[in-house]
Amino acid sequence: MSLIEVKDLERTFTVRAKGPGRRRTTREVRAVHDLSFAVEAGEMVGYIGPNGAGKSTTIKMLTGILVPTSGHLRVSGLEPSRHRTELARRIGVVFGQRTTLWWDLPLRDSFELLRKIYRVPEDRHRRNLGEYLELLDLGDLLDTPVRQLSLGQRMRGDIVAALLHDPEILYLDEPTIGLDVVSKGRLREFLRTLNVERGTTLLLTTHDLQDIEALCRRVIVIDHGTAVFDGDLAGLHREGGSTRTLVVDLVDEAPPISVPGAQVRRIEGPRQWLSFATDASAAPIVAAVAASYDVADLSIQEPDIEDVIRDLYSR
Ligand SMILES: Nc1ncnc2c1ncn2[C@@H]1O[C@H](COP(=O)(O)OP(=O)(O)OP(=O)(O)O)[C@@H](O)[C@H]1O
Repeated sequence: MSLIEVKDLERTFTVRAKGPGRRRTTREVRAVHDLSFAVEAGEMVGYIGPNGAGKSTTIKMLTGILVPTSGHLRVSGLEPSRHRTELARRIGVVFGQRTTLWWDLPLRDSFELLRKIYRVPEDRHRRNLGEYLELLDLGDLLDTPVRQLSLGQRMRGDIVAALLHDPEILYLDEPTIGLDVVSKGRLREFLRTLNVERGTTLLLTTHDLQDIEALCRRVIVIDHGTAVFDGDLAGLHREGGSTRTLVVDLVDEAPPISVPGAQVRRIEGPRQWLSFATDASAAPIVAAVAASYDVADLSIQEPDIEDVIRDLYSR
């Protein structure tokens, strides 16, 4: 049994629309369609897709907020919409765009309320709180009301709140949205530690592909409600036909470089751009170029994941 099992999942919404004249009609929106995937305990999975692809609808079904129209769905062996309370003890949810903390209360009181709601024994609560406050550098802010926290501080507070009851799974919806580069880095580091040290399973939706590159070994790409890719980042690059680039600065301008395994894509004065397969080694290509040409400098550009994803979305 997988920790998360999704099979042939469907969710449609009936939307009222104005018909011709004053007539009211209805229209079916298929938010999630024929969706299947499984997530094992301890995985860190990026769940990505363009706006309106069905990501939030999926997360809402996984947390039990929304009932699927049809299909099979189990989280931690439970049917989410039927066992919402029981499931709530095993999952944590963090939304980048809204807080689950009490706006006017100091962080300390929010955490205490959550302890009572989830019935976490006091010693476990104290241990978890101490550890997370230190890891997320929040100790000095415990008595600050949430409304006075910066976005980055509030986000870290939300993450602590989602973890105090030791969930097996943490769903994160755009966790780094609006954060500066340092805060993003710190948050990613924390999530990696959480996954490695506690084995917490992470399912992350984000439009920031650097989150994915920094955190996720596996990516599920969803479009029009269905998975169009499920695999690792290297596979995603292969699927998108992406290439790596060797940038060669020659001492003098020259005709296009000719070496096995690489093709010249662009020439500007003495600089030439050669592309080669993502899964090929750069070493023999670099050696062949250096052996036959007068080279001033060399560098390698990795494929841009944004290009790969854009290509997948537009198919
Ligand atoms: N309650 C609802 N009633 C009607 N249609 C809905 C409802 N919720 C979502 N939809 C529709 O379902 C589709 C999927 O929406 P969803 O919010 O799951 O996408 P998303 O991938 O999370 O998008 P975004 O990246 O913009 O958050 C969209 O066409 C949306 O308009």
